[in-house]
Amino acid sequence: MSAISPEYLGPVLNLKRLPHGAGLDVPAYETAGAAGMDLRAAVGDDEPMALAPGARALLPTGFVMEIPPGFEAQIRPRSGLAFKNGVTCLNTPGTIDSDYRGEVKVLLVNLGQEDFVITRGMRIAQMVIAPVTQVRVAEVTETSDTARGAGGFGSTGV
Ligand SMILES: O=c1ccn([C@H]2C[C@H](O)[C@@H](COP(=O)(O)OP(=O)(O)OP(=O)(O)O)O2)c(=O)[nH]1
Ligand SMILES: [Mg+2]
Repeated sequence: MSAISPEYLGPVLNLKRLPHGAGLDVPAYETAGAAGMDLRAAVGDDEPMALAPGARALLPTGFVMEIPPGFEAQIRPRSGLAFKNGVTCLNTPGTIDSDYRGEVKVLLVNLGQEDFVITRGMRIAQMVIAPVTQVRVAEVTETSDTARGAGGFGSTGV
């Protein structure tokens, strides 16, 4: 259940439920200050998925969304699953473009030692909506000097 007040006037995320998402809770902020909304697995009721050690799987969430222009969604692991089971998002943070109209999917990988069983409605990842900036690319022949210059990868010491 969402902890955000119904009077909240921020951006709106339109969600369209797909048939196999029937009955699942919509993604929701679990606490008032949560950054991410938990995403649930829309696997079949009688078809839990066993993710073997080292295996990866693309999990359905059962919904399509309309991200407001100027925003993206980032699909991120849940720390608890990572810590307890070694299960994380392989492509973290997964990027959902604002013009994407396919089903939101979660790419999980099992880095643990045991099978991980995913059941319908299990909260498998979280989704953060974040502003993005698109830039205009201008090709140039010189870039400005800075104190750092080309130093990187530990150039400032430990
Ligand atoms: O965890 C994820 C990552 C991506 N997507 C969807 C939404 C996103 O808009 C689209 C494309 O993702 P991305 O750009 O990361 O993948 P790509 O390999 O570059 O595919 P494309 O050529 O379709 O952009 O796939 C998901 O559902 N879940
Ligand atoms: Mg892409």
